[in-house]
Amino acid sequence: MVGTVSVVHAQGVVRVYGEGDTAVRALHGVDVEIEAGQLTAVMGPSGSGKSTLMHILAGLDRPTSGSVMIDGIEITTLGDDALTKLRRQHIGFIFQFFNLLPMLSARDNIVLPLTIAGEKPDSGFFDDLVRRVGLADRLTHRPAELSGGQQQRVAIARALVSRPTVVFADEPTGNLDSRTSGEILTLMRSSVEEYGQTTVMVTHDAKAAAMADRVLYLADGEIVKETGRSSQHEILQIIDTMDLQ
Ligand SMILES: Nc1ncnc2c1ncn2[C@@H]1O[C@H](COP(=O)(O)OP(=O)(O)OP(=O)(O)O)[C@@H](O)[C@H]1O
Repeated sequence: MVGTVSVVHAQGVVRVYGEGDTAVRALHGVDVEIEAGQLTAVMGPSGSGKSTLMHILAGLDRPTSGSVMIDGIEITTLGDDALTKLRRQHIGFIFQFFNLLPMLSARDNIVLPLTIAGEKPDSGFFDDLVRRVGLADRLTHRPAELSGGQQQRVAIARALVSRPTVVFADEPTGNLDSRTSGEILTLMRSSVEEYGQTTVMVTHDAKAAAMADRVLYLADGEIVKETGRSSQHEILQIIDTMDLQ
């Protein structure tokens, strides 16, 4: 497509779990490109391979065969140390259950990816980020002293603080009530608009997918449909028509 740059490029991705009679073929040869500056949603029924695909695109798991390039680097052949370094430099993660460190303050959780890399946050960017995510007056609190929505805001700030090539979010609103989910989705959308943050979000929720620029539909380990920006109603219709419940 003219005018777009792909930052993640996967080709022929196959993932088989186990061996012999009990082997499960979770991905059947997926080709996908993730475009810079876009929010891409991945939808599909339970067991369709969404988490497997996300983990492989993010370098958390290796495909049985196929190629994955992040920012022009083939990651499937990297050794463990090089892969860890690449994840640190290029990838941010947001999980359903926040995955914050309980003993650290919100501030220390947010800057953790930089601390591990031996770097310091750019103070202008850090201040802007915590203001945008609405945590400026919560930075000394530990996760247990924060609401679920606030904890996910900390996790979003942690994912964004290193300005990664791509943020992967696995069901980021799956553990939140609908009002808080709406706030978190708005925040993720604004990180795409304002920081140009390339983001891939796995979700079951058509409302979440309606925030995306592009929606990929997975079924039985294959991408079976792709749409551009779509309303919640349009997404629900596709899920219904294609029997992707
Ligand atoms: N570690 C594993 N060992 C064996 N099979 C696995 C493993 N992880 C996933 N699978 C299988 O691979 C398939 C895809 O699973 P995956 O978790 O990627 O689906 P999903 O679309 O993310 O599902 P959900 O929406 O329920 O999280 C499923 O059949 C699942 O049972």
